[in-house]
Amino acid sequence: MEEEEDCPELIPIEKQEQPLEDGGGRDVQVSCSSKIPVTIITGYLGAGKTTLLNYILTEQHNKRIAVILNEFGEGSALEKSLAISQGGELYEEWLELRNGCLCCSVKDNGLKAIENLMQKKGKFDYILLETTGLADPGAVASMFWVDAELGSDIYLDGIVSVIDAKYGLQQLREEKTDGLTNEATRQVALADLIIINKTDLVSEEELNKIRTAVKSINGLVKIFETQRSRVELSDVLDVHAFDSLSGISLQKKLQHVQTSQPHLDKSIMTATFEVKGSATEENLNIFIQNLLWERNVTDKTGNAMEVIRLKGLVSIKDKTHQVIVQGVHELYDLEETTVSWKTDDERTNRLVLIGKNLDKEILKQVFIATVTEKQENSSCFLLLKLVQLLNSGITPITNS
Ligand SMILES: Nc1nc2c(ncn2[C@@H]2O[C@H](COP(=O)(O)OP(=O)(O)OP(=O)(O)O)[C@@H](O)[C@H]2O)c(=O)[nH]1
Ligand SMILES: [Zn+2]
Repeated sequence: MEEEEDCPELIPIEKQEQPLEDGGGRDVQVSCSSKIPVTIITGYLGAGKTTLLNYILTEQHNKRIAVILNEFGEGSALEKSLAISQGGELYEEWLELRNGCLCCSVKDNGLKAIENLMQKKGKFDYILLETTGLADPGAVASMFWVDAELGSDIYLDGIVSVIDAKYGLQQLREEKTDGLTNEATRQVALADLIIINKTDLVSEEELNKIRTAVKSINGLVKIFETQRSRVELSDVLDVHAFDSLSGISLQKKLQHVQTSQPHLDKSIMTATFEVKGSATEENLNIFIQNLLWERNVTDKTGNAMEVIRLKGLVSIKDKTHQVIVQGVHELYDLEETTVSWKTDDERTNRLVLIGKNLDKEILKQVFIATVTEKQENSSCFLLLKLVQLLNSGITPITNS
């Protein structure tokens, strides 16, 4: 049998090879109908991710759910277990990823594996992906996002982060020797939803502390408190955290976000600002790229601002509808929503940023300086003319 070097092969587990419940979906080829949502389930080691997965799978009966578990297998190779639930039945398959590292394995091969699986088994209604406790969900999220641009039939619905009520605070406080942000904090920063699990193990006071810490990192996130990860499925599935379907609710949500005080040392926090008026798309791109790519926006002490997550609603000149901005690490995109601006007066830009060294006043000033519509800058125009003249070989006459 020929194998493609870079594509993980799915190997069905013998004992699981019993016929699927009828319904005839098995041999259905992937059709190009609606896209399949992916929910990323992240959270520190032992927080209750698998418990959440199992809970969803047993609760859920009308969806065909594919589950991908990222776990470290024997040796350095990473193994991924994949189970499909149909009518409550669990099917498991293993896909082995050969090159060890989670991020690049997932990036290079994960999607291919999912697509292969869909071709074999027909389309799923939903994909749940549990990352390892030490993963940076941003890398996993990016993969679906990038692919969405390539027109894949999968889209990122949301990132759920499970936190251990008892050990969560300690995990958030853990200092890394290299001075980088610890994994637990990154997982909170990137989450759309947080589940503080194992509330049975803590007092109300302890619960308050972890809740406050979470909010100080991520002012946008919705928090649920659970035992055995039991949440309303409608709260965690089909939340549309990344697309314009969340446009209306996002507007309301953004309005209530406040700039937080960094809670745990000088760690990650949420900053938000609003600037009235419209932006030109080109300048908005420059602003975002300076922040995410060039990293040349600094705080008062000269430290570069580091943005992990970015969400916003902006008004772009010549666009009648509100535009949603989404960013995860270096990736970002702009998408027009179905909500239109009613009057010019109403036009405004509101951004929420989660990251390090953020200063909302500086961000706001930089935004005003680079993004908002300005009159034609006459000195710039003159300079440009001068350059053109010089380039064309004509020496301009000067007075001195
Ligand atoms: N007391 C208590 N224990 C829980 C609760 N939820 C899960 N557990 C237990 O916590 C342990 C870890 O749960 P998992 O769901 O495996 O956690 P996980 O995040 O998937 O763990 P890893 O994949 O190893 O990172 C298990 O022994 C669960 O039974 C809860 O609400 N209360
Ligand atoms: Zn697990």
